[in-house]
Amino acid sequence: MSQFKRTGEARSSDVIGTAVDFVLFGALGDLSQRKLYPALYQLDREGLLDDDTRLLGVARYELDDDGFRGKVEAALKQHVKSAELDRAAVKRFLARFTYCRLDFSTPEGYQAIRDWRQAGSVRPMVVYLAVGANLYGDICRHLEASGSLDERSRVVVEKPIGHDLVSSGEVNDAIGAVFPESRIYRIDHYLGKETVQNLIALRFANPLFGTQWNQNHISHVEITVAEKVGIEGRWGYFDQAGQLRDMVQNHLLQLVCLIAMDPPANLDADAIRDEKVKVLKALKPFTDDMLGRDVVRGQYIAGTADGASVPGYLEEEGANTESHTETFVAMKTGVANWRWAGVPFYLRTGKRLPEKLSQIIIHFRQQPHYIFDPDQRALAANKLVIRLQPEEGIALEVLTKDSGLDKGMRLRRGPLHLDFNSAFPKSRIPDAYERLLLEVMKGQQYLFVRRDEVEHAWRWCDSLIDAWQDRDEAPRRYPAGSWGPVASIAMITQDGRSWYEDY
Ligand SMILES: NC(=O)C1=CN([C@@H]2O[C@H](COP(=O)(O)OP(=O)(O)OC[C@H]3O[C@@H](n4cnc5c(N)ncnc54)[C@H](OP(=O)(O)O)[C@@H]3O)[C@@H](O)[C@H]2O)C=CC1
Ligand SMILES: O=C1O[C@H](COP(=O)(O)O)[C@@H](O)[C@H](O)[C@H]1O
Repeated sequence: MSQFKRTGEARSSDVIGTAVDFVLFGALGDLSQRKLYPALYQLDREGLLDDDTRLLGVARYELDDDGFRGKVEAALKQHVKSAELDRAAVKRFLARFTYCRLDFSTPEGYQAIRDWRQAGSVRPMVVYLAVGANLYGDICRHLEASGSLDERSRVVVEKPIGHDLVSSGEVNDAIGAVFPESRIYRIDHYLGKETVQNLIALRFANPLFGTQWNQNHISHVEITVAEKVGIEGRWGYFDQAGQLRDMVQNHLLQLVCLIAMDPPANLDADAIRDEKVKVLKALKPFTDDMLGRDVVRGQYIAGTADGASVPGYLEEEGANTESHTETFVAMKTGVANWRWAGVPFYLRTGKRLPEKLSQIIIHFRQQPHYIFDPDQRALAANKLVIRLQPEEGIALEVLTKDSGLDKGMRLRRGPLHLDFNSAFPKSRIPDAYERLLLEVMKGQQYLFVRRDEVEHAWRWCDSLIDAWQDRDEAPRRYPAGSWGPVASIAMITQDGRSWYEDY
C-alpha cells in the first residue's frame, strides 16, 4: 500500500507502468474543474504522471485545443493555491491535453476517440465519467461500438450510483455490459483521504489496537461528518437525494466498514472488499420502534455561517417549499456479529453545521474496578480520536495523574497526539482525488467500491428510506450554524452518553 507522499520525493516506482491515455467525459463540468484538474496537475507537478500520459478532454462545446487548455488553466488558477502554481509545471501539464467535442448520448463522433487512441498508443485507456449516472450506459456502449476500447481499458464512475438498490442495479448492469468488474473503478472520495487509508494501517499494523478492537474493549463508536456548507446551488440534485443518500449510503458506511471489518488476509483489493461486504451485510436492519428512538432527520432553517446570515434549506435558490428532504441525519446502529455484539455505532452528518469536521471516536470501556476519585469516574476511559478533516491526525486520549503537590491522585485527561501536518512537516497532504487517480493509473482497485458493496449499502438505506416514506413526517428543524436538531442530542443521551465535543 502507498505511504505518505512528500512534495518532490516521487520515486521512480510510483510512475513506472502508469502511463495511460486518460479520457475525461464532462471535461467542462464542476467536478473536473474543482477537483480533477487540480489533482492531475498536482500529480504531474510531483513527478507522478508518466511522461507518456496523454489527456483528452471531452465536452459538448465548440472549442479548439488551445481554447480548451485555456479553460483548464483558468480552473487551476481558481482551485490551486498560487504558491503551488509553477509556470513550467502548468505548461507541461496543459501540453498533455487534446480536446474533443461530442454529444455523449449519441453514437456519432465517438470515432474521434478511437482515432486519438490509435495514433500509436500502447497505453491502457482510462475513461473517467464526470457526468451524471444517466449517461454512463450510453457512453460505455458508444465507446465499445466505436472500437475505442480494448481489453485493458478501465472506467471510473462517480457517485451516486443510482438512487436506490433497483436503479443502482440498472446503472451497474449498463456499465457491466461493457466493462468487467476488474476494470470498473467506483469512486468514493472518502477512501482517498489520507486518514481514512491510515485506518487500515492503524488497525492492522498496531498490535496494541489489534487485540483491543472488539466488544470486550470498545463500548461504542461515534462518527461525525459535519459540513459547514449548505447545498451550494445543487438544490435540484440534493432534494432528490437528501443527506442519507448523499453522505451515509457511501462515505459514512465506508467509514463504518473500515472501522468494523475483520482483518483481511492481505492488502489485495478483493481481500479488503470481501471483509467490507461482511460488515454491510451485518448492519442492523431498522425496525419500526427504532425509527422514533434511534434515528433523527433534520432540515436546516435560516441561521448563520461564519457570523453571516444564511437562508434556510427551503429558501435556497430553486427550492420547493414543501420539501421534506433531510439535510441532517443522526442514527444509532450496530454491526450484528461476534466482534461488535452490543456495541452501538452512533452516526451523524449534516449540512450547515457550525464547522467542517469529520472524525471517528472509538470509546474504549472503563476498567472493571475503579479506584480513583468517584467524581472523576466519567473521565476514566480511553478514547481514540481519528480526525479526517480539517486537520488530519490521530489522538489517543489517556489518563495521567494531574501534576502538583496539592492534586493527590486526581486524574487528568490528555492526548497522545499524532498530527500529520506537524509530524510530517514537509508533507503536503494530497487531496483524495490525487490518490484515487494515481491508483486508477496503476490499475489498483483497493480504494474503489465493488458492485456488491454499493448494493448492500443501498439495501440497508432503502429499508430506512421506505420506512420514512411510509411515515411521511416532516424533518425536525435546526438553525443553520447549530449542531442539528436537539433530538439528535437526546438520542445519544438516552444511552447515558454524549457526542464528543473536544473540537
Ligand atoms: N461536483 C462535485 O463536487 C461532485 C460530483 N459528483 C458526481 O460527478 C459527476 C459530475 O458532476 P458535476 O461535475 O458536478 O456535474 P456538471 O453538471 O457540472 O458536469 C457534467 C458535465 O457533463 C456535460 N454533459 C451533460 N450531458 C451531456 C451530453 N449529452 N453531451 C455532452 N456533455 C454533456 C454537462 O454539460 P452542460 O453543462 O452543457 O450540461 C457538464 O459540463 C456526477 O455524477 C456527480 O454526481 C460526485 C461528487 C462530487
Ligand atoms: O460526496 C459528497 O461529499 C461532499 C463532502 O465531501 P468533503 O470531502 O468536503 O467532506 C458533500 O458536500 C457533497 O454533498 C457530497 O455529494
